[in-house]
Amino acid sequence: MGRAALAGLRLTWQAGRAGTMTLLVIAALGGAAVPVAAWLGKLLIDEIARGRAADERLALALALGTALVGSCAAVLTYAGTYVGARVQRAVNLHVEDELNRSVNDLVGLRNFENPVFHDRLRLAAQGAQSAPSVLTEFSIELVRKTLTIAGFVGALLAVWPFMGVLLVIAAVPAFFAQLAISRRHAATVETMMNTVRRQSYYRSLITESQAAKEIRLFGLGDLLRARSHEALASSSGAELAVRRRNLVVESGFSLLNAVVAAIGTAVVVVGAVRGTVSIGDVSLFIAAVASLQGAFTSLIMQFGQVTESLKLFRHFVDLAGSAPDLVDGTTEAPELREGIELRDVWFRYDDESPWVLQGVTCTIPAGASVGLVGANGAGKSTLVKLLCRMYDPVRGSIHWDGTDLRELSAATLRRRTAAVFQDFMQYDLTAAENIGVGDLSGLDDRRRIEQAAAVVEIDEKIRSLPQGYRTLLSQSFVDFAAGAGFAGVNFSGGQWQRLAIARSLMRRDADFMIMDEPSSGLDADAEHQLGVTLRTLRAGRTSLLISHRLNTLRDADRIVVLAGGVVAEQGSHDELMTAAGEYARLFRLQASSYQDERVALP
Ligand SMILES: Nc1ncnc2c1ncn2[C@@H]1O[C@H](COP(=O)(O)OP(=O)(O)OP(=O)(O)O)[C@@H](O)[C@H]1O
Repeated sequence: MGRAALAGLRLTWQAGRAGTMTLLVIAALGGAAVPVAAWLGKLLIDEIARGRAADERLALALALGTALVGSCAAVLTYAGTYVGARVQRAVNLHVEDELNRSVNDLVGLRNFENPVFHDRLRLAAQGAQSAPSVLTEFSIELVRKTLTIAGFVGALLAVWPFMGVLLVIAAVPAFFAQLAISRRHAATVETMMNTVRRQSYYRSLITESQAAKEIRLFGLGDLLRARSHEALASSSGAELAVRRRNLVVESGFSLLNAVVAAIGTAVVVVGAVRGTVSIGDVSLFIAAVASLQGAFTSLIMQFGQVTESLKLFRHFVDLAGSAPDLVDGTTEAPELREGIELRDVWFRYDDESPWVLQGVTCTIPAGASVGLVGANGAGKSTLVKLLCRMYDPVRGSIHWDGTDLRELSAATLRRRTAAVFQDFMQYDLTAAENIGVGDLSGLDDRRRIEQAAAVVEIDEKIRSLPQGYRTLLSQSFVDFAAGAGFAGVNFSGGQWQRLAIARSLMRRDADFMIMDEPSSGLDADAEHQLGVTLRTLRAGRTSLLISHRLNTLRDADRIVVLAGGVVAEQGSHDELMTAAGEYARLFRLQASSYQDERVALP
């Protein structure tokens, strides 16, 4: 917890140095103001109690002083709240940025495909948002209450010193009980995070457009509503159980405080009746007991909050300082001259999962176009992830011009690669940005973007949009460029696919081009045209094309057939057809479904 506390304080300090200092000063002044006001009050009462012998001007000055100090304390409280909000804002900005940086720094995909990581990420965000402010508030409260306590201890010592012992005795068990409660609460938050995320998922399914069609068609609304309700009831039920225990424990300690305060009051009242204690001392004593009990309770509760937040904040500290999921190489990926070689590559997603690749050995020669064929689940997309170094092979290795991918810096390797993934992204960005993000150096280069769009024949469609290339492609956000209230425009599946291809074409000079099912959503004309375009683009360039439509791979220099986790066959289309193996069977099967006597043979 010490490491997390230090990290939290450092983070607050880095985010808002001036604000934190101001808060501490405000807290010190505010803390001192309370006992000063009480002492002035006591002097005032004692002066009034002197009756006719009282000094009228002194009493007036004391009354004014009490009021002034009291109002200063109130203003300081408001000022503290405002400065606190400023510090909190600075911390939030800093934390959000740090969290995003930590996630961006992950080289591979393993964490993103692991639910435990997503739980931790949410816990880290929660801890990082709350811990720095809770820690700051606690530090401030500590300053404020220490001054308050110091200011009132004198009053207790002067009137009935044993009261101090009673107050401390009552505070010790409250402290440990609060500590236990806080730890339990933090543990509940951790345990429930998966359920909380599930509930968010069900709610997003219900509210967002992506699933709206199926939910209506299949009548899933009530099912999802019930599941969302169940998840929420479960997580909030666990939270409530912790609160119930809190209630019992905190009520018990409030009672104990009341008994202690009653004993103290009884003692000083008896003293006042016997004339050994002045009326001013009685009022000061009662104020001191209330303030000290308030200070102890507040510090104990805040310490509990600190304990809880720090437990969650540990996830943030661990995440920010965690070892990378893949150790990045240091060698810059050179221009590809010889080719990419897979040497006995074995891969599975984790130790419990079955092997996806079981010794794949093949070569993608530089300048050659290679087609990859295989049944659903054969491991084609997995192979693409390994080639982009999103994962490392469990056994075996992949070589870029003879250098193991593990030795290459992933960023430079990826800069030399252009890819259209099977599950490509549809960004809620403008049409130009949807293409331009394919190469950040060309994000503002409209000419390059338009050229890429023209190759996949989406240029004209984009120009016809209300704001042309500046049109927002989204139905979730308002397109402010078009005017308030204008929703963005949505594209059809095939149009989105063309955009994804155009995005990859922003890297026309990349050494290695990967296309994973680039034409699956295209209409017949577009597919034909894309085939022609890809043939031109791939000519003389290193490329890997994955497709279930075998006719699009026909002219590849080499076709690799993946089956059972290994390369089952490889060769040119003619060689594979002559070999009459699996590829030939699949090709004939597909061709037969197109046979029609009205189609003229070439
Ligand atoms: N992130 C993952 N975690 C665990 N298993 C996975 C993951 N991604 C894929 N798999 C499994 O790996 C196997 C290969 O999947 P992959 O997506 O590579 O197949 P594919 O050949 O591209 O299939 P398709 O032709 O259907 O696109 C499948 O059995 C799949 O369930």
